[in-house]
Amino acid sequence: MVLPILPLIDDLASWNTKKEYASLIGQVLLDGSSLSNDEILQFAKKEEVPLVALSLPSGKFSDDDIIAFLNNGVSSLFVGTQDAKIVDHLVDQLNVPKDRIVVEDNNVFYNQFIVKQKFSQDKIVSIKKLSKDQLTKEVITEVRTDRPDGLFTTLVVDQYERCLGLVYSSKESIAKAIDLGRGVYYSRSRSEIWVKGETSGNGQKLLQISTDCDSDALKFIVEQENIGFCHLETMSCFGEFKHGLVGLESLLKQRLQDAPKESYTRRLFNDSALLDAKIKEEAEELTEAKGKQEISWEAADLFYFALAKLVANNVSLKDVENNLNMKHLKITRRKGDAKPKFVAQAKSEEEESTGPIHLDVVKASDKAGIKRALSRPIQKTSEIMHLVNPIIENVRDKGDCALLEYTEKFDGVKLSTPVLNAPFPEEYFEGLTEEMKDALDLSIENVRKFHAAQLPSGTLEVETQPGVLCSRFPRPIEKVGLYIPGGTAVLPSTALMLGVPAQVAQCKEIVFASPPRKSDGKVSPEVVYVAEKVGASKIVLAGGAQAVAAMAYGTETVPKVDKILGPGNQFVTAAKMYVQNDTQALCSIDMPAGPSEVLVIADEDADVDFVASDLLSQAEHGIDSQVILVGVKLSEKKISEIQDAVHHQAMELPRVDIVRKCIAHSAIVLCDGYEEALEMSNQYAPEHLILQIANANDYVKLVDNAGSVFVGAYTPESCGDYSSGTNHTLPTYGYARQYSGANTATFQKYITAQNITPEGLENIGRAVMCVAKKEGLDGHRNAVKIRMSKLGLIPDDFQ
Ligand SMILES: NC(=O)c1ccc[n+]([C@@H]2O[C@H](COP(=O)([O-])OP(=O)(O)OC[C@H]3O[C@@H](n4cnc5c(N)ncnc54)[C@H](O)[C@@H]3O)[C@@H](O)[C@H]2O)c1
Ligand SMILES: N[C@H](CO)Cc1c[nH]c[nH+]1
Ligand SMILES: [Zn+2]
Repeated sequence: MVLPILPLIDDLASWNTKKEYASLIGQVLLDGSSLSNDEILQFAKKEEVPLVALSLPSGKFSDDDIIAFLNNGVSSLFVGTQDAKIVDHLVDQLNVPKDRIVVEDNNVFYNQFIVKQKFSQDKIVSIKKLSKDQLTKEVITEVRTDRPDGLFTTLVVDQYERCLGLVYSSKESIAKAIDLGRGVYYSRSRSEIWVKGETSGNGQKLLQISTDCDSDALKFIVEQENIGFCHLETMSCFGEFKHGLVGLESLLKQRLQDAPKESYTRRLFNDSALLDAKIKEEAEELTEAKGKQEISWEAADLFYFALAKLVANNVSLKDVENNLNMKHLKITRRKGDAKPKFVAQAKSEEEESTGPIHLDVVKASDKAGIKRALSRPIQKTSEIMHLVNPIIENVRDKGDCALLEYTEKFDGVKLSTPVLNAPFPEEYFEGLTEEMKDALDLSIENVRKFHAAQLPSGTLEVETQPGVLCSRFPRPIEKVGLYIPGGTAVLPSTALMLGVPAQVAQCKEIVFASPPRKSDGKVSPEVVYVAEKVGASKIVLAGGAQAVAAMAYGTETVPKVDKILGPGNQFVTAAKMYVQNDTQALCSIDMPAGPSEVLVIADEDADVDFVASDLLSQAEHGIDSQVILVGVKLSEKKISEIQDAVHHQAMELPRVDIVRKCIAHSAIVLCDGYEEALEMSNQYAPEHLILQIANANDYVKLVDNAGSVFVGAYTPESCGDYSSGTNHTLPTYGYARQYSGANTATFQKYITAQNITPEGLENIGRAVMCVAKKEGLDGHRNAVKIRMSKLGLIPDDFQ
């Protein structure tokens, strides 16, 4: 930025009448000898001028005054050469950086703070004298062109310095732009001055004009109005600014206008207490986050809610940037210690991470307490959508290239191809033990037996009326994409839970997708072993939303599938939701399968160690998991024994930190009878229900909502996770009310058929015609009438 002229503010009244155009220069020099301390401070804080310099008359201001000016937005101090001692004092005593001091030498001011390093005295013009004409003259004198048409290349950017487009200016258009304070250029196609927005309505408020380093291009900083800058009705000539913080800010501003009443964003805008609570929650989660992915994730959440607060209060990101700039200019800063209450909190959190692992206890009669205890930790799918959408769109549009880029970004692995084709190379099985093969084989066989038994025995046929034969028969879904999670834990068990039923259902193509390992870019040999066993054609070496998008839309190497199945983290779930709703993808999904959960019903005779181990087996899945113990007539002693067992077993687990966080939002619910306990469970609709009660089998008939049930003391949930034969891909978050877990039918669709004889047509034809007539669909009616007439089943004049 090279600045042609520096307005000297020696009179605030003149500034107020001229600031519309005087501020276009983007810098001012406050005259320290004419202005009072208050006037200087008010100006620097409130007027939105990027560079505010101050001339220091000798002896007028104390050291404290000078520090206050520099801390409140004054960017540089102009001092005369005769005041060399002042320079030393400022640098040595007040710690003012040298590059913020502008020194005069023979009528030229030198400094490195502004880009132009020399600034001649005659370019400093009193605001009282500065006219629009003079300003125009200065800009035109400063800018150069080597174009034959004499026009000046002009870059147009918005207030966040994002490029809107490239245009041209003439001397006249510059004069008009300064005169109107609007974006005005020269149209080469129409050979005339072009007041932007005059016909389109997409005008611009002009905020600042500057030139580049060698003065052969202008930059106009503008505030773009309405749709955008480009004649194609996009924000810029290079497309929309969808992403980043500024993109999110515009989206939230839009939502403030049009978000539906029942939407989450509207709730946030209307409920400031909720918004503040979310900001605190996200700030806390950011403090706990570890590693690049988690920290960026939590920081993104915090930015989102902070932006929502800005938008709700009509504060712009630009205001925040201005504030940051001002703070950056401060020469004395706060010591930076945290407030005492946060220091205390941090300590007690440390104590919490080593203290007893304890479940809250709540009585069934305490309705409010039960509501609290049984509500799952919040899922953030809607918030994740804005992170996931660009990933999906990029993979859809750019295929393998985008897929490989995301794998490098999120999984830290640079691959040359995203797909491993069957037969899978030997080296991918390295490290697989015989014991592991046997374990996987046993599990695969049990899952196969149970899922093969689910195949329908043949075509279902029903003669609804004599001569009307209806039938229904299954067909496999041709191509299925199976997502095998691999972020925090490798799950070959999920590979077999999805792969085996797909094979049993005879899907024609089975494609696996799983994130590659950071260490060598491969997937675990156990997953490859299962892929081979179930006849998968490919393994897509990718995870997250990008893997889902690749399978939904297809890429150069990944085949497009008809259905995507499998659990995953929130990115995976959000991406599955997206592609399911996109008719262009033509892809269905299995179910919303989120963080694992279990509800155990136990009575006084239950083994406390068994109960505790079942709760912990699901608690170790993730910090979002939830485990609930519903106790039937439990004594105080029994409750305390269970709490002890939970604590002691948990402390021995390698994932104790995860368990501790899960238990913090889990609970023991106390009921007075078995029926009441089952009612409680049906209301919660758990992914897994374990019955550790006397005569457990007798109570299965009372189960209305659950993903999978584990009956009796010797049926731990882990057996269902791996080897018993039932499927472990199950609905969570209460979706067991309406969804089944994965099963053979999940990989099939049903087709119905009917075969009608003349006798059948006689039996139902009149009914069809009657209802079609009522619906005003005469074509439907005719299709029956023509046939019945030819068969002589209705008179020729039948109406
Ligand atoms: N309900 C069920 O049936 C069931 C079964 C097994 C597992 N699960 C659940 O599945 C989940 C598995 O999650 P996971 O994380 O371990 O593995 P994952 O494979 O689902 O996710 C890992 C991928 O997430 C993506 N990712 C990570 N950070 C990202 C970011 N900041 N932006 C965009 N993408 C990012 C990366 O691409 C990475 O490959 C767990 O919550 C587990 O409880 C559920
Ligand atoms: N319990 C999980 C489903 O909620 C599945 C699983 C895989 N490995 C271990 N457990
Ligand atoms: Zn499990």
